[in-house]
Amino acid sequence: MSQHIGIKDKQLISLEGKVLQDEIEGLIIHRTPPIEDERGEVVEVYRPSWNISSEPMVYAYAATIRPQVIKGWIVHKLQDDRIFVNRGVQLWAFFDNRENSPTYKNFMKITVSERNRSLIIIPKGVYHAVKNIGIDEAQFINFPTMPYNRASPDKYRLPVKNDLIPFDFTKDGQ
Ligand SMILES: Cc1cn([C@H]2C[C@H](O)[C@@H](COP(=O)(O)OP(=O)(O)O[C@H]3O[C@@H](C)C(=O)[C@@H](O)[C@H]3O)O2)c(=O)[nH]c1=O
Repeated sequence: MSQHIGIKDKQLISLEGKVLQDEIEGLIIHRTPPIEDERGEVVEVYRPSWNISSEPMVYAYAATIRPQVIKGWIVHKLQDDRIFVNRGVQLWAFFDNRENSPTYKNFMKITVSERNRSLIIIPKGVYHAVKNIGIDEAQFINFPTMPYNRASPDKYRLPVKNDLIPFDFTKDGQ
């Protein structure tokens, strides 16, 4: 047998079929399967009975990302984001920067597309960024827990490459 047999994979998926990676407390990925018929599809975006957010719906906006563009890193101090990934292939990355969190400094990433549309709950204090790794414009709809404050946005940014978050989008999402 050749000496170059490669490195054996470690376990990548839990026995229940969940991707094994660090978790971030309060960050929820709720998959919402489309209901398709010969005319098209319907996908539920938010339902209080999912019990994934106790805050009321107060505001919503849609945002698009052009192919290969990265938005973020962004963190909010006051609002939680509730992001429904609607179109395109999006690589979302998260970093827990809450010193009092049991998952402080944990990093997570997920790829979301129309094959597995999701509502993502991103707690305040968790940095997030998204790269459109598809070839078409991507879209998400955000239902943040507070309306956008035009006079003083609750939005703090770090450059894509920074000393705090150990993730390089140029290596992922090729
Ligand atoms: C979020 C938002 C922005 N704007 C304006 C402000 C600015 O002129 C323009 C673009 O806004 P921003 O630069 O904040 O948007 P952007 O950097 O594209 O932020 C987006 O990135 C992802 C990762 C997020 O987490 C969201 O915050 C989402 O807004 O739209 C509104 O008028 N209302 C809004 O609710």
